Amino acid sequence: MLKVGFVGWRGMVGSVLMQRMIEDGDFQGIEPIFFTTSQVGQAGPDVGVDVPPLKDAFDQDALKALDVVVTSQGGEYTEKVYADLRQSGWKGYWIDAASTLRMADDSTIVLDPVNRKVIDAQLAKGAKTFVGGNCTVSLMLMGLGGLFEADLIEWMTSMTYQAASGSGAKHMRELLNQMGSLRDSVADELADPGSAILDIDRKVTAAMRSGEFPTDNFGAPLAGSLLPWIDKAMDNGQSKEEWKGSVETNKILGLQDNPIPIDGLCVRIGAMRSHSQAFTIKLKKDVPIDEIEDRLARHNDWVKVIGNDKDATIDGLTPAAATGTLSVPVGRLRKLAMGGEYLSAFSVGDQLLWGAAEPLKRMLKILREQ
Ligand SMILES: NC(=O)C1=CN([C@@H]2O[C@H](COP(=O)(O)OP(=O)(O)OC[C@H]3O[C@@H](n4cnc5c(N)ncnc54)[C@H](OP(=O)(O)O)[C@@H]3O)[C@@H](O)[C@H]2O)C=CC1
Ligand SMILES: N[C@@H](CC(=O)OP(=O)(O)O)C(=O)O
Repeated sequence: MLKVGFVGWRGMVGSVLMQRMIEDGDFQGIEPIFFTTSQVGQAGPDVGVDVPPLKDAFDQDALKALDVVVTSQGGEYTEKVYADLRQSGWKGYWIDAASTLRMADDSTIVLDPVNRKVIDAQLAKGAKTFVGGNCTVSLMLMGLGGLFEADLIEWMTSMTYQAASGSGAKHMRELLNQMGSLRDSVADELADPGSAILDIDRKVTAAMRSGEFPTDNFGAPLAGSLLPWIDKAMDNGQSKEEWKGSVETNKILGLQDNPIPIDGLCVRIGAMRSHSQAFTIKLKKDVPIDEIEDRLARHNDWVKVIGNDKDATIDGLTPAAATGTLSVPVGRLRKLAMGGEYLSAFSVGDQLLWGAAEPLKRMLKILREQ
C-alpha cells in the first residue's frame, strides 16, 4: 500500500483536495499520513480510514519514510524541505500545488486531461516531481484544450478576471468586509427609494477612499473597483501572473522548443473563487465556428460549450454558475471583425478545483494505477 503524506491539508486548497478525495473514495487503498507545521501530535482529519496523529512537516525522517508527498502548504514550505529531502537520496514522488518547482527541469506540470501523454512520458523516464499549474493556466487549457490539441492556435491573448481566492482565505474575507463597508456606508439611502443615486455614489466612493476601509490584504479597494496587477513584477513589464500564462502553458503542452506566443493582462476582480478569462485567438486557418465548438466540447468531460446568446451566457458563463463545480464553461465564441482567423472566447472555472486541487488529486491516482 502506498504511504502518502499530506502537508497543507487544512488550508484552503488542501481542504478542497480532502473533500474531493473523500467524495471519490481516494483514501481507500492508501496509507494516508497527515503532517502539520503547527499542530504536531493532534488528531488527524476524519477521512474515512484510521490515521495516526499529526506528524511534524519538517521532520525529514518522517518524510523519507513516505512513497508520496502531496503538499498544498505553499512555496515557502517547499523551499525549506524539498531540496534537503532529495539530497538525502529520497526517491519518492513529490506532488505540489506551489509554483516553486514548476519551471524546474526535473519537474512536470500536471493537468492530465490536457497533457497525459507528457505525464506518462515523464513517468517512463523516471520523473518523480509533479506540480499543479497556475490556476488561470490550468483553467484556460481545460476550456480551450480542443484548439490546442488540433494545433489550431497561432497566438493568443488572455485577459483575466481573477477571483479573490487566488490570493488566499484572508483576501476572500477582506473582499466581503469591503462589500459590507460599502453597503453600510449608504444603508439609510438604500432604504429610501427616493434618495438620489449620485449621493449614494459619492458616499460609496468616499467610503472606499477613506482610511477606515479594510485594505490590509489587497492593499487597495477591490469591492466596487478592480486591481489590474497580480503577483510580482518581471523585468519586461509583465506581472508574474502574466508571465506564467506563456511559460507554463508551453511547458504543460511540451512545446518549450517551439512555444505558442501567449500574453495578456491579469486583473483581480471582486469574484469569490472562480476565475474568468477573455481570449483573442489567432487561428492558423479560418475554421468554421461549429467545428470549433465541436472540438472544444469533445476535448474533455468537464468543458461545457455555451451558446453565444445572452440568456445562455448570463445563466451559465459566470462565476456564480461555475463555482463549486468541476465544469469549465466556454462561450462568447464568435469570429472577430478582424477576419475569419480571429476568434473570441470567454471561459470561467473554479480556481480551487481545476485551478488547484483536482490536478493533484488525479496525479496521485495516476501513480496508484501504475
Ligand atoms: N489559493 C490558491 O488559489 C492557490 C494556492 N496554491 C498554493 O497552495 C498554497 C496554499 O494556499 P492556501 O490553501 O490558500 O493556503 P492557506 O493559508 O489556506 O493554508 C496554508 C496553511 O496554513 C496553515 N494554517 C494556519 N492557520 C490556519 C487556519 N485557521 N485554517 C487552515 N489552515 C491554517 C495550515 O498549515 P498547518 O496545518 O501546518 O498549520 C495550512 O496548511 C499556496 O501558498 C500556493 O502555493 C496553488 C494554487 C492556487
Ligand atoms: N496567483 C493566483 C493563485 C495562485 O496561487 O497561483 P500560483 O499557483 O501560480 O502561485 C491568483 O492570484 O489568482
